[in-house]
Amino acid sequence: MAVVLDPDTIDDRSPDGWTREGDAIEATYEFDDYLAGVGFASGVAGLAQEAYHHPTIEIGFRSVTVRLTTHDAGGVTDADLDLAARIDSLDRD
Ligand SMILES: C[C@H](O)[C@H](O)[C@H]1CNC2=NC(N)=NC(=O)C2=N1
Repeated sequence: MAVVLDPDTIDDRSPDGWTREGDAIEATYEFDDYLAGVGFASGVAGLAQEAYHHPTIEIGFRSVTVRLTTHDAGGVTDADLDLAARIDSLDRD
């Protein structure tokens, strides 16, 4: 079973722009237009399926919010932090 990390570890290891929200970490990315956000969300989904670790993805008019938690463990684990780093490295242009 994955280990739920303590708040300080989560805060230290979360990529810039990601914040702890309850039992999850979350980031919102801004885009110039809706379809750019949809394309980014699609990239997130691809990384998620590759990792077999799945975030909640909210697609807005010109923003995408990604929320990660490990359901099986009931909190934020290494899997969330690892995937957040990969998501943050996606090209957003
Ligand atoms: C059986 C279990 O649901 C799977 O191993 C994966 C699927 N994707 C997942 N995604 C997330 N966010 N948390 C999980 O615990 C998780 N478990």
